[in-house]
Amino acid sequence: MKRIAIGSDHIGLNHKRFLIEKLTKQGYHIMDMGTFDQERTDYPIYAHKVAQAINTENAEAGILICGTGVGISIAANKIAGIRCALCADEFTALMCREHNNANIIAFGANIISPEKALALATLWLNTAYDGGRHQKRLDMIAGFERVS
Ligand SMILES: O=C(CO)[C@H](O)[C@H](O)[C@H](O)COP(=O)(O)O
Repeated sequence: MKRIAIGSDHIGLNHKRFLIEKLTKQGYHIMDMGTFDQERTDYPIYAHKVAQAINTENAEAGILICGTGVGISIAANKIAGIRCALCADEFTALMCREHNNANIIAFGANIISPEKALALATLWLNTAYDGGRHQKRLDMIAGFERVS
């Protein structure tokens, strides 16, 4: 069973609840890192919590949602070891796993429906990293984590 950490801000809350319900029914173990109510909050908090769950190996994959998906993916990508891909279409969801080995997928709740987010997350979770020539590029990106 795959363990997934999921987090959102107040704008992404309904999408998060929908994804938790549906992915749990698909057999995934979901770790809900918040937010838990509609009160206005700050998306970097949840990017950090989900990234930590991955970096400590408590989770094998992560899902993040804010209004556009932009802020929360920017925040996640500041954290060493994280490759977060903001997706709104199937091709990107596929390729961000095959070529980029994204360990977090991000969505914009104001951009795509909960159903679309579920379809993209399911595709992404069921796609494998290709490795090969792509690993050199991921190693180059990881090298940037030591650059100021
Ligand atoms: O999209 C977002 C960041 O990229 C956030 O979800 C919010 O929508 C955005 O920051 C606006 O936040 P507000 O305090 O609810 O106006």
